[in-house]
Amino acid sequence: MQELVAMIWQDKKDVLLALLAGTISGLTAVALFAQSGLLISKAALMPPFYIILILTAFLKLFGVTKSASKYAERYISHRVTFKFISIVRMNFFKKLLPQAHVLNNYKSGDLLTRITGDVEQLQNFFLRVLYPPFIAFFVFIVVILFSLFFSPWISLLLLIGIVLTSIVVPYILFRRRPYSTSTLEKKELTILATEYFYGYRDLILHHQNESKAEELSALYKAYGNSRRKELDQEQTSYLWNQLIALFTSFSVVFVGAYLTAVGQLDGLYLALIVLISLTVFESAVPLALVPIFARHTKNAVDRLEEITSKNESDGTLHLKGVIQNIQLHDVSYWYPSAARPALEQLSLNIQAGEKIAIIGPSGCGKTTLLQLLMKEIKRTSGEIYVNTTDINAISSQSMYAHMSTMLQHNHFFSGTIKSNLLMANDEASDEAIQKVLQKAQLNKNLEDPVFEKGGNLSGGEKQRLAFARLLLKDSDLWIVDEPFTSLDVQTEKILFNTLHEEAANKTVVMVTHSLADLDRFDRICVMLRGQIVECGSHQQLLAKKGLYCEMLNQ
Ligand SMILES: Nc1ncnc2c1ncn2[C@@H]1O[C@H](COP(=O)(O)OP(=O)(O)OP(=O)(O)O)[C@@H](O)[C@H]1O
Repeated sequence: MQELVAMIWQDKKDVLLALLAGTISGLTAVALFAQSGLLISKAALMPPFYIILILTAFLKLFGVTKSASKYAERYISHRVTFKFISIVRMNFFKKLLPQAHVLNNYKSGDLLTRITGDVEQLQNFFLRVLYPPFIAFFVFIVVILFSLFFSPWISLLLLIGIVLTSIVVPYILFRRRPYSTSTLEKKELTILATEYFYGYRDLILHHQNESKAEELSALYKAYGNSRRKELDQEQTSYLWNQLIALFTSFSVVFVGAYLTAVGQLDGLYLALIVLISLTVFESAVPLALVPIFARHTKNAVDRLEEITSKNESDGTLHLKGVIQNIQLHDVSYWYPSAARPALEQLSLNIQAGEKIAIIGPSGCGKTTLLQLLMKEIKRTSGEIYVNTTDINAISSQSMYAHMSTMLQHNHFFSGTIKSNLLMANDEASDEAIQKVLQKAQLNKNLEDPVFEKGGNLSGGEKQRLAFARLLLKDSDLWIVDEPFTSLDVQTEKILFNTLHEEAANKTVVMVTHSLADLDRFDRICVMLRGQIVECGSHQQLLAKKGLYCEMLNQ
């Protein structure tokens, strides 16, 4: 919450202006009605015409000031809110991006609710949590001091009414009625709805769509009920506020009339005082919802912090020159909440220009090893050096600038073939792009459309587009994870050839399940249960007659 206040305070000029405009608007609303009361009372006494004229002029003045200050208040306070929400978004995404891999641990529906709904929820923080109490406080102080001129009893009555409407009602209601669980239900609903739509085809194929739809509809009903309860609570709070305001005004009339009767108050001011008490509580109305919005804000902040608190600080050093070597010593990695390590005391030395193949049974930790090299995850223990510098001290951006990657699942954005390739090198000419498309055996035009996630491309086309992207980036370190698994044998062979030709001067670390042509690699590392159990050239491993031979013979 303190962080949010600091973000709002970055725009302090507008914040102070909004508070000033809000206070003027609240006070002139009270003054407008008070002046009307005075005018009515004075007019009944038939004063000279110029008195009526002056009072009417003041009435006009208050009316115009009220409208102008109200407009200014709305305009400036919304401007503060929009700036604030853009700062919140920027900060949130800044914290989120360096740990994009952590997002895999969240369900996509939940993530969507947090990124959109929770961030949006924070827009109420200034308008409905911070701002109304300040305005109400200033208006109440002035009105109570002003009413002291007429009678301390009237001031006391107003003070009691204000304390009841602004503190007792909202906070007693807030404490007595626990909040319903609509936020949690909304989260569950979004998760289930997203999964339902993503997995609709599989649900139909497995005859599960009806039961899932029923589950969805039950959750929807529960969410609707909770929201209804929350709205009821808001309305009850409003109602109590209005009742107390009316009761206070009624008491003011009663006490005012009594004081007038006993000669302690000039009857001329009775209407003025009653109208003041009727209007001053307008500033108390938004206070009824302050605890509710404060609670929503806190929930949203907690949920956003849950993601961003996992953020680990990135290194700051920049890699100079090419990557000469990468050394891993006794590196272990545990995924959060995993029962066993994905990598266990693994050591490997990668020299510039080497071509290394990583093979091993599914789940033995090959992809995890690549993720460590890409700085997508941080080792749990052990040491990793890049050119003698600890990888943790090097900035991720600097590491990415030195590597071209082709992973098992590559993302493509909605756009064109060209726009998806320019991501790798935004200065590439059309000729260069056409060349890499040819090398990748992808028969597509530059302006051919690509749907989100490459929805209009076959599995093999996606792999070839990813390969073209790798070739276009052309960095010194290539990290490749099972590159051509979706292609026919013929094309796979051609593309492996191209890869070896193009990577002649590069360092290549490739995970592969294909055991053909492994003799083209300088070294083959065989992994088993998170460890490298054999590592050497094809000939060396054949001579060893170990696991590698077993795998080849299977
Ligand atoms: N996000 C994750 N959270 C928890 N455990 C994970 C996560 N990702 C992978 N694992 C586990 O870590 C181990 C190593 O996974 P990894 O993906 O590195 O294996 P792999 O050798 O690349 O497998 P494959 O050949 O099937 O792609 C596996 O047991 C896997 O279940």
